[in-house]
Amino acid sequence: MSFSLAKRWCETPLMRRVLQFKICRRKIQSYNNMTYSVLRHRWIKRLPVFSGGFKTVSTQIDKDTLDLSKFPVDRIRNFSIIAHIDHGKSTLADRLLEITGAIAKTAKNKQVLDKLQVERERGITVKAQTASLIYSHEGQQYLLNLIDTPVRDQPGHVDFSYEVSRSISACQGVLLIVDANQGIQAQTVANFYLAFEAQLAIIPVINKIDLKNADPDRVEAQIEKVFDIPREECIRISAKLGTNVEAVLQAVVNRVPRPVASIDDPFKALVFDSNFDHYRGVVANIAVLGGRVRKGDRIVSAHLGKSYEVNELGLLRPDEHPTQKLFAGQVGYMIAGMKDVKEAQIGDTLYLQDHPVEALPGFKPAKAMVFAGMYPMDQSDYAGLRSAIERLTLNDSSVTVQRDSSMALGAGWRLGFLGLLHMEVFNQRLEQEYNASVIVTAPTVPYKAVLSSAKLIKEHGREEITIVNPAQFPDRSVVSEYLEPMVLGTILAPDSYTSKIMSLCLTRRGIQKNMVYIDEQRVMMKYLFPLNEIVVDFYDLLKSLSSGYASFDYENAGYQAADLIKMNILLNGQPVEELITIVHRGRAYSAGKAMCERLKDSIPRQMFEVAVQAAIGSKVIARETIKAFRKNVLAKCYGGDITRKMKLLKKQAEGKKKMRRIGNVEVPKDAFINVLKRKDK
Ligand SMILES: Nc1nc2c(ncn2[C@@H]2O[C@H](COP(=O)(O)OP(=O)(O)OP(=O)(O)O)[C@@H](O)[C@H]2O)c(=O)[nH]1
Repeated sequence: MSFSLAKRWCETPLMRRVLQFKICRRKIQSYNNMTYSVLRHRWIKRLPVFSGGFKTVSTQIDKDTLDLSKFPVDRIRNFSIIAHIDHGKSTLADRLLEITGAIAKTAKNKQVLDKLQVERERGITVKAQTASLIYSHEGQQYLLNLIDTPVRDQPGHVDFSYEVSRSISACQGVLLIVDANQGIQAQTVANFYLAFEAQLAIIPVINKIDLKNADPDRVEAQIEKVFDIPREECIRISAKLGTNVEAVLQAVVNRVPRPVASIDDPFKALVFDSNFDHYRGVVANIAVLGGRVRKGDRIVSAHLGKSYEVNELGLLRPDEHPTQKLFAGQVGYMIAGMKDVKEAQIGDTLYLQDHPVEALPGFKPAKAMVFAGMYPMDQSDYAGLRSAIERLTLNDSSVTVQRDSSMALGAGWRLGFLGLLHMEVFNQRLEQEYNASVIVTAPTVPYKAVLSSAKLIKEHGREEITIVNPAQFPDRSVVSEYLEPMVLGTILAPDSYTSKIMSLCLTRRGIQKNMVYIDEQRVMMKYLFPLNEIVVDFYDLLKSLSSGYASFDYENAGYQAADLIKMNILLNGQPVEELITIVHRGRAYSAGKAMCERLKDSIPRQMFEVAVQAAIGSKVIARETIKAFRKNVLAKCYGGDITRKMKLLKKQAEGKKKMRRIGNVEVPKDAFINVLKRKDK
């Protein structure tokens, strides 16, 4: 075809539309990776002619969600998905988003709600995300707010449970996902009780029915037995294949109650998540429990009593979709010039400046349960690490930071976390997002001491003090009682492992509280443990002795009096502050022995003998010896007189004595890390 002919042909109205269509489609495909909001602003707005033809959701959103009067409170449902790790929470969320058109069906859209790199890598959800879905049911449109909850990957009810419980408190119902093959696991139980205590509608969903070994009948029986939910209420699905997922949406509409919120009440909102954006400040996720809020309104946070002007409001689908107002029953985000996430703490209440309301009950600032020292690998990186920690804590108000320093590791910080998983995730984010390399010391739990010395009570201004650094553990002589944090652990495992698990629990000072069979083969055990005994490696040991079949979770169970002692580690008689640990008297010997053994393996041999000792007060309870390098001073001495040999050996011994006396034991940094990282097994 000649150029002029082609040009003329292209100018026909039909062909122009065909060409435009092709260009649009290519552009849309190339933009598929972008977030919805970028897509919407940059491209979709320019497609008035073809937008109806594409199966994108953007135009639907404009029409539907902006017209908020379309969703009176009785057509709003707030729900959450809770599950044990890997039971398919994110996969189901993806399917729900697809079915309701919030995201397009592409392979790249896997786990849309998991935004952080660490979340995608670990396959866990750390920060709660939210998505408002529009679903048509029996000729009516419903606004379904899916409030994502952070999950407990490893046991650590305390880790993210506060966030889970606040996310849950913004909902009226939950989908409790159980794997059709694995059945109920420890985190299923823990999550169920969170929802149950919050009096939410619980919809049991049995996922992965497509698996060869799926046994949904058995799982239904377990659900009936453990949770007392009739088996008829279970919905069997395959989130991966999309089988029966529509039934889940219908159940949300039919079984989850509408939010108890009235547009006529004064504005009241619950902050259930918040994060820090370097350009816009704090972005708070809120559930509006009454009235309405507009852009430009002045709001007050009940916890701090500070007032702010609302700069931006919107829905999350799951990307931000700005709107002018948010109404009672809706869930969305708010930007109001807050500069620190501590100003929008999870669980706080917001209200209009001139219309104060009573704060929602149950707000408590998150409490750190695991403390560890954090030091830069190289002291020259101190400033860089400080700014990385500052930036990360801007986004995570539950991390506490205190400056600390150590002879061996230099200047650093003592950080408090909600749990070990929280600490690991924080550490991983430091490395991945800020390229920081850090030394993390052994985690310790917050002990308490009831002081008996009047002088100390006056100094501290109270009788009971919390100890987060073992080096500051007060002496027995000034204390009337030590207290340690306790947890109630739930273990689920096949019954063939019961005896092994029971003996492990016994070695960790566990006290059995309950034991029931959830079906013919699986046992559920409840144990009261000191947190310190399970915080580091209990779960790993449990997994390995049960060939990976046991699951474990725990929840806080307050403090209990304990016979605690401070154990010092001495290197050639010198106490090493970084290695001080607090142990139970009954476990002191084994802990001291294990620590000395590990130090022996980690400290290189020196020119003199090194005594590694564990001591309680002045009493040495364990000892290992690192043998000296022995230079053969007799090598050149063939035969000859014995007195000559003795003279040479004596001279060598004297030299070593001098070195030991004056020389300080050189402990390499990684030896500290190795010893500090792991507690005794
Ligand atoms: N065969 C099969 N596999 C599934 C199904 N649903 C999820 N999976 C797979 O199970 C694994 C875990 O699924 P996720 O959705 O990441 O699990 P999760 O519960 O969200 O995990 P967290 O993000 O830690 O909460 C993935 O490999 C999924 O592909 C299903 O219905 N059938």
